Amino acid sequence: MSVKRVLSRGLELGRSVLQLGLPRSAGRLAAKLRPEYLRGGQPQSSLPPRYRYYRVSLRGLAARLQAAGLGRLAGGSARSRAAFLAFGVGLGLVEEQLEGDRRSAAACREIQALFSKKKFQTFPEQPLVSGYKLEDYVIGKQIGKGCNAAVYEAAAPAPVPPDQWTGAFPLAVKMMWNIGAGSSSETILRSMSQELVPAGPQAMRQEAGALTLHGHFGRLPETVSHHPNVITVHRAFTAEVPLLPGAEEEYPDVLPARLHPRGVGNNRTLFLVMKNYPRTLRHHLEASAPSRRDGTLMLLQLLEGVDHLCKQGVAHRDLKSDNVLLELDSGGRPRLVITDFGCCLAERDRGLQLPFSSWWVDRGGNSCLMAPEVAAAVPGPGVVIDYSKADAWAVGAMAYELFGQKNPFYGPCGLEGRSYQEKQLPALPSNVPADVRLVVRLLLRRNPNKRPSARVAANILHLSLWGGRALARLDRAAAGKMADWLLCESARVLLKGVGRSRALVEEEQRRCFLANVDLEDLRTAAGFLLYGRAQRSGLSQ
Ligand SMILES: Nc1ncnc2c1ncn2[C@@H]1O[C@H](COP(=O)(O)OP(=O)(O)OP(=O)(O)O)[C@@H](O)[C@H]1O
Repeated sequence: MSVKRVLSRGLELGRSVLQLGLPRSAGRLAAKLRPEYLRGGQPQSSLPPRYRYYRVSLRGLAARLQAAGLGRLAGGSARSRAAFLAFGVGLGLVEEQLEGDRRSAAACREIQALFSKKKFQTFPEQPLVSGYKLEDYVIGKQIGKGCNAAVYEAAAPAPVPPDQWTGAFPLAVKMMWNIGAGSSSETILRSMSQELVPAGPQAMRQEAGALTLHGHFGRLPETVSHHPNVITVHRAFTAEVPLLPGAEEEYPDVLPARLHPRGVGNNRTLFLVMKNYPRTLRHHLEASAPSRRDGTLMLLQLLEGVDHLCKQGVAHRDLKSDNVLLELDSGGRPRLVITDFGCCLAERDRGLQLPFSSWWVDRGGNSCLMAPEVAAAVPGPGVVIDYSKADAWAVGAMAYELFGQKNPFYGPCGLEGRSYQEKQLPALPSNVPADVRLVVRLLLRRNPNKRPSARVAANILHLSLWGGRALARLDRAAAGKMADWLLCESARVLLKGVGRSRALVEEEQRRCFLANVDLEDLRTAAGFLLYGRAQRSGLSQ
């Protein structure tokens, strides 16, 4: 297929998307691109860079859709679209089902491939070029403290003496407290390797004479790829423990003896450098109750983050509002990142299965938010705990906090993950969207086999948030609309999000959805949504 034809299809697709409510900027884009295409030339150098990107992206999208047998979408009749694009969604398509399934699954794969290829923008915008030693940073005041570390604001300045630094502190340095891990880099890294799970590809440098990972450390720690809802550790290195502001007053016991007579800490420890976020989710929720839209978006982001971890074989096991950091996007919507991987399960060989042979085996951090299958497990020979849905359960419990309620699993009279009954769960307020209440109820199912995965739960929210009129009637007649909608979402996300220095939270989430779109998961999500809506309409009759 010629480039011209592909571009033509791309533009047609773009126009059909315009009819479905793309902003004026996309109209201007189409107008810019059209004459260019007609001239049949390469992108003009006068074309603004973001338009050039659009052109390329649309061409890529059109080519991929064509490859998936979806090229007729833009120009075809409604009937042929339905035949090509029947996504099924549990709608009882019979003779077309198998063929439709095959094509639909292929289409999902194509969309997924397209969106997972274009990586999310990573922080920092100006990548750190050095920063592998403590002296590269100016350390400011303490911004947080947990049971295992103190966290300080920091900057990686141009060569200015630290005491003359007057700039901002865009980074956060987490100094681990090292009590039993010895003072060699190798043992420190081995005993704190979970902290390295969110380390980016450049986080650790292999240098002669300095910290080596590929050499004596042996096994590389399991790391996860970048995701907008998971913290990225930009640098990780070991260094001698310094006397930082507040150390003597706040954590004297964990300092090395050379710094404090009471200290029992080791001389050297692990430092992690991250972006400095303005607050934790807990602080944010204490300051104000989020709107229902923000609450829903936050729930969605936690599920997207957890799904990403799950797919990479990691269970966080310590989810709580203190371990989620928050910033606002340029539109004022909260963006969340999951942080603090100190309790996570990240075993290359075993995935999310943990042999639970004795009470000595560590089941994770936050005992209040331990899923039933973890909390109620009894150790013994051959016993294995499956963590694949444990974090999703914890997100279900946190959802109460996102909507201004007390977490039902907290406090002396709170429910216990080990023993609660589903009917004991308090109802979320009626102003919480009904589909969200459904998701929370499903996430808190005791039986993990009946609980949706984080992916499916996120998909329910995506369908509910962005599905709009196309999904208002999830019946047979809507099958084509569903498919059209997925493709239009693809074009819409391509057109809308690009060109900004950083996408808005909603755009990021839509991109996450498309980067993970899978027929089976989508069907399951739609099934749950149908079930919930049918139940509600049954109740209201
Ligand atoms: N990147 C960051 N930006 C801003 N503040 C941060 C950052 N990382 C951590 N903090 C702050 O520091 C606190 C402690 O960090 P963290 O939870 O990672 O430490 P910890 O000792 O491992 O915690 P825990 O007690 O849960 O094991 C956080 O609750 C938060 O207030």
